Amino acid sequence: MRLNAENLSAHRGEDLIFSNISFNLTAGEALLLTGPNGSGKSTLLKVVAGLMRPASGRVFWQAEPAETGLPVREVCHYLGHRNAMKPELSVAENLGFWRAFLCDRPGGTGLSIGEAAAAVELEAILHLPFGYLSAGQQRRMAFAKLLVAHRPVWLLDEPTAALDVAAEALFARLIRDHLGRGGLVVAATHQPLDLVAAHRLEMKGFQYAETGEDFA
Ligand SMILES: Nc1ncnc2c1ncn2[C@@H]1O[C@H](COP(=O)(O)OP(=O)(O)OP(=O)(O)O)[C@@H](O)[C@H]1O
Repeated sequence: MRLNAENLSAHRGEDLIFSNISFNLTAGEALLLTGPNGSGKSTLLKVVAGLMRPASGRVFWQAEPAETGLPVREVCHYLGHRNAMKPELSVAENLGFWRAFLCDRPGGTGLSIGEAAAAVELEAILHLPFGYLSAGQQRRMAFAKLLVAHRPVWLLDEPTAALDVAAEALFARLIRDHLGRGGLVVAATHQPLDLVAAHRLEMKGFQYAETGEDFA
């Protein structure tokens, strides 16, 4: 399995946000996007997820023959700043929707709704409307969405925003578990996420971005 990005550049309105970004990730590898506010981390994740068209370059996925050539959006989970849950539906209904909507990709099996909620240590509040949950609880449940359907690629935008220290550690463990099963992760984050071996890409903002020393 391989996620390739070649010479990506992207505009927002008239502004060039970044150019010439390339990376290759294989099974079990993570790429951490760092950089100041507004430097283009979310934009890059949206381009990789297929939510925004790059101004140039391409992103593609290579895997088993049947999967090669699939757009990345078909093989990824995208966790954006927003949690993508309906506040008036219960947590169980929200997770049930995503489980039925996404379905598993070959190579793995999603958890049941109860198992996913237990994995983020919130199984006792599945019945509550999502809108009643605290900001940190909402973020944890949004993360549980990644567990109910198998996707080899996780694209995470500030996954630990609004989380307490214990939940940060929990997310880091779930991300490590995903990598340990051969998954791939691209995460924009201001926290180190405790991923020692992760590649790093430092976004610099307008006009350019450059790779860290440990990633070529
Ligand atoms: N719809 C838009 N139209 C014009 N400019 C935009 C739009 N959305 C974002 N931008 C600009 O694009 C730049 C990159 O934004 P982006 O959200 O990718 O940064 P980021 O590195 O993720 O920031 P943060 O750390 O604050 O989340 C910013 O200067 C932002 O103001």
